[in-house]
Amino acid sequence: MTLYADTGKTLSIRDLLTMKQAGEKISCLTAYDASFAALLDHVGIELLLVGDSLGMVIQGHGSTLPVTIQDMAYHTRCVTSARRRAFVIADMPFASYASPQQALTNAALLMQTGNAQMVKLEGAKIDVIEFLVAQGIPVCGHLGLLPQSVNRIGGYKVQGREAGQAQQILEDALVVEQAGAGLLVLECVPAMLAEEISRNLTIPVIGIGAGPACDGQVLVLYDMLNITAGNRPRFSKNFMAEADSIEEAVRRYHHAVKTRLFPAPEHTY
Ligand SMILES: Nc1nc(=O)c2c([nH]1)NC[C@@H]1CN(c3ccc(C(=O)N[C@@H](CCC(=O)O)C(=O)O)cc3)CN21
Ligand SMILES: CC(C)C(=O)C(=O)O
Ligand SMILES: [Mg+2]
Repeated sequence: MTLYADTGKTLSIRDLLTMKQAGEKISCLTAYDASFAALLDHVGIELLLVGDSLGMVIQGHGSTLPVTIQDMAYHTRCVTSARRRAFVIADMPFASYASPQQALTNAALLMQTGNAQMVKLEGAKIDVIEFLVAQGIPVCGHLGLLPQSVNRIGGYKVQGREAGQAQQILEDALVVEQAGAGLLVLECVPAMLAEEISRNLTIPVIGIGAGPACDGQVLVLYDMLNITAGNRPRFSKNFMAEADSIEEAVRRYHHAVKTRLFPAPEHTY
């Protein structure tokens, strides 16, 4: 019997930084409930992201915008109740971090009700990141394709193909790190840009559709289990294709990330 159930075995941000420095790839998947969280944790996935993609794959919306802070706190609680070792990050949903004070109120919900270890927010919101970090809240940045800005962008498209935009994303990555972020997710950018950013940052960079040079990889769980049929982005892979069970598919993903077999050129921009 341990008095403090949370202490001791859970990975920390320090452990993830050590993995980057050692050149060991970090594997991450989204998780939204206790059963999958337990399975992913058991297989050895280091990072569980309670993504606002749940608005699409759990709630059936066409975007992540309808997801509320209550939804995020609820699913984060479900995930943290079951994990033992994995580090848990929760997405700040759309319009929940417009000011530093609003961000603090909402991040506190994800940490106190959801028991998240870190919160993730989209864009180079430097004042918000600095404020949260100053309050003791670990922050994960998210650059490249920002799904919460889909209405401004006009679709889910690769970002940073043009030199000027690539330079902007690199500069944003540097200031996000400078503001105190402990991790960075890079979504849907050319592999060469992601490589340059991963090389120039001290903090681990987790890629999705960002090529093989990132320090880690993340996919939407339901895409790699092939239960988002027809809607799976090109950068994702169906790991059920050669597996006889969900656990085997997750094991194949974890192994493929660790051995740099995933992402392959066909998953890369
Ligand atoms: N199921 C699911 N998987 C995801 O990866 C995901 C979500 N939902 N919801 C939130 C965002 C939206 N994402 C998406 C969705 C579609 C594409 C997509 O279809 N991209 C095109 C590229 C188009 C281009 O070349 O510019 C592709 O063919 O992959 C990319 C990212 C990633 N995230
Ligand atoms: C795709 C990842 C990076 C995400 O933000 C989500 O699942 O919401
Ligand atoms: Mg998200």
